[in-house]
Amino acid sequence: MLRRIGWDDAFAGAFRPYHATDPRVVPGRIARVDRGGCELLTADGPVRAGFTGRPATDPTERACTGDWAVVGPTADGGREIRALLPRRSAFLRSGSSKSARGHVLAANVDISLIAVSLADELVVSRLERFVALAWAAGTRPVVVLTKGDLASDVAHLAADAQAAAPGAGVHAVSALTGDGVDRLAAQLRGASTVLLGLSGAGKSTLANALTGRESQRVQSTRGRDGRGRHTTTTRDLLPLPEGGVLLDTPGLRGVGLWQAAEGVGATFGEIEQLAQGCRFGDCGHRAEPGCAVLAAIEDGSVPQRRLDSYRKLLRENERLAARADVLLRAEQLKEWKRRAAQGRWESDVKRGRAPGSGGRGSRRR
Ligand SMILES: Nc1nc2c(ncn2[C@@H]2O[C@H](COP(=O)(O)OP(=O)(O)OP(=O)(O)O)[C@@H](O)[C@H]2O)c(=O)[nH]1
Ligand SMILES: [Zn+2]
Repeated sequence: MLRRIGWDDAFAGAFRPYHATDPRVVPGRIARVDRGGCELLTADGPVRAGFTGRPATDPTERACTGDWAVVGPTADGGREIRALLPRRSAFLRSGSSKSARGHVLAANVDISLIAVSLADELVVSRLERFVALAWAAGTRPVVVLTKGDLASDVAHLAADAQAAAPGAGVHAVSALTGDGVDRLAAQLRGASTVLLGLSGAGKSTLANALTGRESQRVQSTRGRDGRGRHTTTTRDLLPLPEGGVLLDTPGLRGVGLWQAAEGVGATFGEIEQLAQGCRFGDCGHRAEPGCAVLAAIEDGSVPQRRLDSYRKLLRENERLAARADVLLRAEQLKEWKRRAAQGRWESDVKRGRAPGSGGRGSRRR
């Protein structure tokens, strides 16, 4: 059962020490996180478990859909999350104004399925962004061209998509007629897959075709409050009929390029390869003498458009990184102020001056 939802020897190895310490713990895969707890799939089916202790200050260390967790019993007959097993891959969202560090949107993903509608014009630069993001998250991109029934020259469009996504599989499907769905399903068998793509690209329709609607409704046992069984939808982690899971967390759909820097290299492999041959190590491929990239564009072996989107993606990443930097500094400053205040309070306590410490002076804080 666990293997069908992504469990393997490596996770089993990471889990062993926890089991050796307390044989009552079991592994579970997080299907959804909410306030105070989460739903997990375990060998015994879906369960609910609570978080104990304070949430990690670093949001990337907090539980998210796709995580493997160590689940143990509580004294009052409920269940609690004891630990998370180390992640294999993770999608991070760029920090909000509250926090500079990224929240994790999905963990332990093998394949990023990038949905592109054949009913709309192919925007190559956008596809490249998704591909870069997929690589950067530690996943393998697979492009799925949806709504095949609405396009006439599918082969041509598939070739364009393939050119924009070297190293990625490209599949055309129609959820309406069912064309290509089985072939795609075979590619995803046993893997943990996320669906990426613009709104309206056909992700939900495809998810239904791949999972069968039935699998979206599962029974969950309430452990903590003991209110018995209730029906819930594990919308975020959908088991596939032939093994493997589809992760479909809401935030993932509009995911940004937080961590795409590494992915740029993988997406634009041919440009980075050529750049090795440039005369200058820090060549910007603009007008430098001995630039191998410009030479390749001159002789037509690399389209100018590829270099343009490469530069654009790099610029965008720099902007994101700079913004993250500013936020991080602001957060560090806040933390430093908090500690300074704490230190002041503690020394006041020692001198018997802090409020509530029995001293006379009360200090405004
Ligand atoms: N003709 C045709 N229409 C499709 C196909 N797949 C999806 N559609 C239609 O495309 C529209 C958008 O599909 P969704 O599955 O909702 O798209 P989505 O990517 O999940 O969109 P969001 O939920 O906004 O992220 C719907 O009206 C679907 O009926 C297909 O294979 N063929
Ligand atoms: Zn160059």
